[in-house]
Amino acid sequence: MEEEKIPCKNINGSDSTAEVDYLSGFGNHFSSEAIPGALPHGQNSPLMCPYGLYAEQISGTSFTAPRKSNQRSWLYRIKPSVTHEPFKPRVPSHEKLVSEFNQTNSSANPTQLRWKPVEIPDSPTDFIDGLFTICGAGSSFLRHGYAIHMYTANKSMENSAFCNADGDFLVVPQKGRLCVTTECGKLQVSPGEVVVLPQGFRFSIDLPDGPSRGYVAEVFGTHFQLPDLGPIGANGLASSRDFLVPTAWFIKDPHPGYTIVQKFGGELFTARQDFSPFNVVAWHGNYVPYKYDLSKFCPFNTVLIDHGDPSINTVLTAPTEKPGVALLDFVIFPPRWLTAENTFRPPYYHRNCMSEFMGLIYGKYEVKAPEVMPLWLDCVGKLANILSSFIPVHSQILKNAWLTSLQAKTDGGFLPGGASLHSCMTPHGPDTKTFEETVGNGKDAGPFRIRDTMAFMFESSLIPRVCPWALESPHMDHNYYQCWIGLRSHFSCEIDG
Ligand SMILES: O=C(O)Cc1cc(O)ccc1O
Ligand SMILES: [Fe+2]
Repeated sequence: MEEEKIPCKNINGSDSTAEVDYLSGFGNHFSSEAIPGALPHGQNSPLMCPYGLYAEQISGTSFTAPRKSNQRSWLYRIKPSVTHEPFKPRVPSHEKLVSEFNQTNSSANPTQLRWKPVEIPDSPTDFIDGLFTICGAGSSFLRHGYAIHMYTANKSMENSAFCNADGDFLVVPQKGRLCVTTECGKLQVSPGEVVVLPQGFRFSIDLPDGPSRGYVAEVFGTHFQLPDLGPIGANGLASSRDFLVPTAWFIKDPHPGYTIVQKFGGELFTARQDFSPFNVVAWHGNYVPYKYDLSKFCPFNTVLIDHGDPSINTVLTAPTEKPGVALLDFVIFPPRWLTAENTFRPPYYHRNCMSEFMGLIYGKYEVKAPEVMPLWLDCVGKLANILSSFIPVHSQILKNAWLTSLQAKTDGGFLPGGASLHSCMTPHGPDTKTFEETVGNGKDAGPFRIRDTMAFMFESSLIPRVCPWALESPHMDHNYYQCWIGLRSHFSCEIDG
């Protein structure tokens, strides 16, 4: 197995760095020991575990799931997870998390929706407080569905771990690294990488870079897998060996007061315990957190004519029981060559029975030309910055409100940290500028390399309902439809009619 070493900030919040080791592979049966000999041999649950550890199983599929899809791991820990006080509803409650989408908490909306990037708050906000649901479908209780969330945070989680009983999180950081401590060990995840935190694993997120933002897809009742490659053959797209899994890492000492925050049915509950949940000395199994660097993706593309469907860029898929119909696909639009001849190269105009939520990690997305901030708005921003240093009282709030309202009047395009939603059968495609520039003088552009960009799509067969705070958000781009309004008819025909 390959190993990679990178520094990761200490979970206790100190500035010390520790080396992080990884195991590699997708869907492997891994094993890892922080102390040699801590894993029992020949059995999972001996009468006495090495070093007096407790054996604990975490099951990610029903016990009786077919062997090829069965997922479970055995954790050998200093104290078992059960050693905690009763769960209580968290105070304050979190009003913006949804796991069962219905008319009381979300609404149907067929309009093309787009959001500008949400600002990262100034007030102390950790990953849990900064998480909010945008849209989703189905129910975590019924084990079928998904939720799409975003987060904005500026502070590491302190003396607390998150545990999501509802589903698996696929976290896509857009700004700021995440140092994720899990029961299996640590993962450092930078923008451009993604991390999967499966249902039930306890984890805590440190923000070594401070202000952070990103996207989260949560799937209920299934797990992500690699897509089949079909006629592509045995190699290509995301390769198993590029998925990295943590190695065992533990905290030995008791803790004066640790809190487990459990997301259960979209509600948060807390339980106190006198030890860190990161007390797993050794583990083995195939139910594990993992990360993947999107720059390792090996894209395939058309080499003669026409624009292939974006499914060719699927990194991970969470399947439904219907063959080829995803609960949620994670698709990327990475740097790559475009070579097709006599072809309209950007994504075609289309309507899709699947629903498409898109985000942008960096760069610009190929069908949406970014609008340059007008000079006058840029000047107003600079002036506001100067003024705010003279008028301290509420100046920051005033400045933000002023700039937000000014920006809301401007179409900022599809920006890094922003998002769009094109639901089932809602038409969409390249904006007017992209169309005009592409068709231009009718000549082929020649081989062209798309550089410095990473957009992605969460695509689902289930139609999302949208949460009210997302619809009412000041970041909602009410002028989005305008990007297509300028598309004019180029129809020319000699026949009268
Ligand atoms: O709508 C989008 O931008 C995503 C998308 C990209 C593409 O290349 C083809 C179809 C599609 O839905
Ligand atoms: Fe699309």
